[in-house]
Amino acid sequence: MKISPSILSADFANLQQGIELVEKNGVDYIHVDVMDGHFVPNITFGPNVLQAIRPVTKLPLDTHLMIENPEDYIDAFAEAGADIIGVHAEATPHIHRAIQMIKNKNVQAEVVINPGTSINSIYHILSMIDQILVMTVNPGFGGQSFIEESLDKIRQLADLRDEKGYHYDIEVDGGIVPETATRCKEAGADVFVAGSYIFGAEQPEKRIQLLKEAISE
Ligand SMILES: O=C(CO)[C@@H](O)[C@H](O)COP(=O)(O)O
Repeated sequence: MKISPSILSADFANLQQGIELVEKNGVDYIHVDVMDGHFVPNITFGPNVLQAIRPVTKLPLDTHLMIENPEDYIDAFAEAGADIIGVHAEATPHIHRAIQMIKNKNVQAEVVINPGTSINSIYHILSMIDQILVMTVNPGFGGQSFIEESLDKIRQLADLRDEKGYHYDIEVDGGIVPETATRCKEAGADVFVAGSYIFGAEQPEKRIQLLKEAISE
């Protein structure tokens, strides 16, 4: 079980401080939400920001591209230091090629699906991927409520993994707090992204501890 705090909810003027705090408290990844103002109605970080935070942490940078034409930026994010790159199935007609491009850069390949997207659309790439991100809110903003219907998709993906012997981790993102994390874990999730729950708190270290307890029970 892994925790991946989303720096979307960190203090952008003190990103280094936020990252060091969560690293010190035993999280597993740093989740970087890249938004382009087209695929989602919000704009955040480009490869330059990723490159700037790369030396600040030893943790893998779990990079979630919420951008149109992700193929145009995969190399830039890989060269900036991303360890995992996630591309949305909805963002490109060539998701198979995008996954190949990520793997060719020796970066872990992730496919991401929105709450309204069925797993049928990614069925034929499941054998290739290292991680699948099941969005449990509509992407674009932190602080939204968990969408219950996502649990079915997590169960289906966990069953398929067992049945076919696939190796992917199942990551969940959006509205993750101890209670939703426990239910996602029971459904088969392995990696838990949390933004506002961790960085929106006065004592993020306590929140990390509570999340850890919720997913280890
Ligand atoms: O990708 C996204 C939003 O598009 C997420 O990573 C959010 O940052 C999660 O925020 P919380 O729901 O945990 O506040």
